[in-house]
Amino acid sequence: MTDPLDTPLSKAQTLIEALPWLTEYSGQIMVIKYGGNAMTDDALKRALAKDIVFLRRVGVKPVVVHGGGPQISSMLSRLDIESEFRGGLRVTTPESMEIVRMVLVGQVGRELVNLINEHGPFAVGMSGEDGGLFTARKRTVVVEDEEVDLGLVGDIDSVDPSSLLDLIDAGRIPVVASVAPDDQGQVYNVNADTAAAALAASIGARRLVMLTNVAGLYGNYPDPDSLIKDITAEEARALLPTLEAGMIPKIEACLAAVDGGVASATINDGRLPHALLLEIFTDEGVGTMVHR
Ligand SMILES: Nc1ncnc2c1ncn2[C@@H]1O[C@H](COP(=O)(O)OP(=O)(O)O)[C@@H](O)[C@H]1O
Ligand SMILES: CC(=O)N[C@@H](CCC(=O)OP(=O)(O)O)C(=O)O
Repeated sequence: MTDPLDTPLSKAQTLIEALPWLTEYSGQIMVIKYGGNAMTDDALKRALAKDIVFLRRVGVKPVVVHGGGPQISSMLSRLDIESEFRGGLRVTTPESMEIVRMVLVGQVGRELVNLINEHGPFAVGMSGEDGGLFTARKRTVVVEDEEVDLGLVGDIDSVDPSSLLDLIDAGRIPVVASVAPDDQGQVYNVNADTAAAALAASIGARRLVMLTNVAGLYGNYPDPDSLIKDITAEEARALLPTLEAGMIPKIEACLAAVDGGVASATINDGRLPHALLLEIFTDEGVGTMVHR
């Protein structure tokens, strides 16, 4: 039997549904945060690379900020170094900082650059160290009312996007790793959600899309019926104290982006092939949208 969604007419309808969004987003910067948990297999990574090149080809200006938490943990464990997280952030010693930088910049970033560049010479990898993109300052977290020292974990102190904007103006797709130096040259491990939000706000991005390994934000995690499709910044702020682990930096980042002028930040399931295109170019979207 023919799939009712696979007729020439339904294909045309899908394309036509994208028309208002193509018009709205043409010429706009979009920051796509690609979480390490969503990099589950090669086919998915290739599908995402295609989506990003699709955006670029229809006149959107994509910027990729990638994570790589599970990839860092796996390299640390190969080296017999344990991973410890507090408040969703990795406790980072000088020794593990070397591994964080090596894996994010030298492994995960390189792989994404190469996958995008199978479609043309678009992607250029950079870290917060390149062109003075980010400066960092030491960050602590409060866990159960106590301030916890996380070692070399940083927050973004300032963003100088000039080198990244030069790349965009030249038609390139920056692929950014979230390590950043302080003003003394000490390099810090910055959560990739945090870096993506700071960057999105500083370059006036229209949207921030966070690709992760859940369908979105659950009001009552992991109850599948509690998926939230749409939430205001105020409502999300109220939910923050009830959230756990990785969702804390993610919602904080959505709020930082929206407070910083980005019209909306979404959390999407990066395990769903082409989640990025479905989020951007369909009326319904597919994840959780945080907006003003
Ligand atoms: N309320 C919630 N809704 C959705 N996910 C949640 C929630 N609370 C905690 N989580 C966890 O947050 C994880 C996503 O964060 P994280 O693992 O840091 O992803 P990434 O590597 O993509 O940044 C989910 O896999 C889920 O286990
Ligand atoms: C401070 C801190 O936790 N940094 C993260 C940086 C990578 C990251 O954020 O990766 P995901 O997006 O895949 O989680 C880490 O070391 O795991």
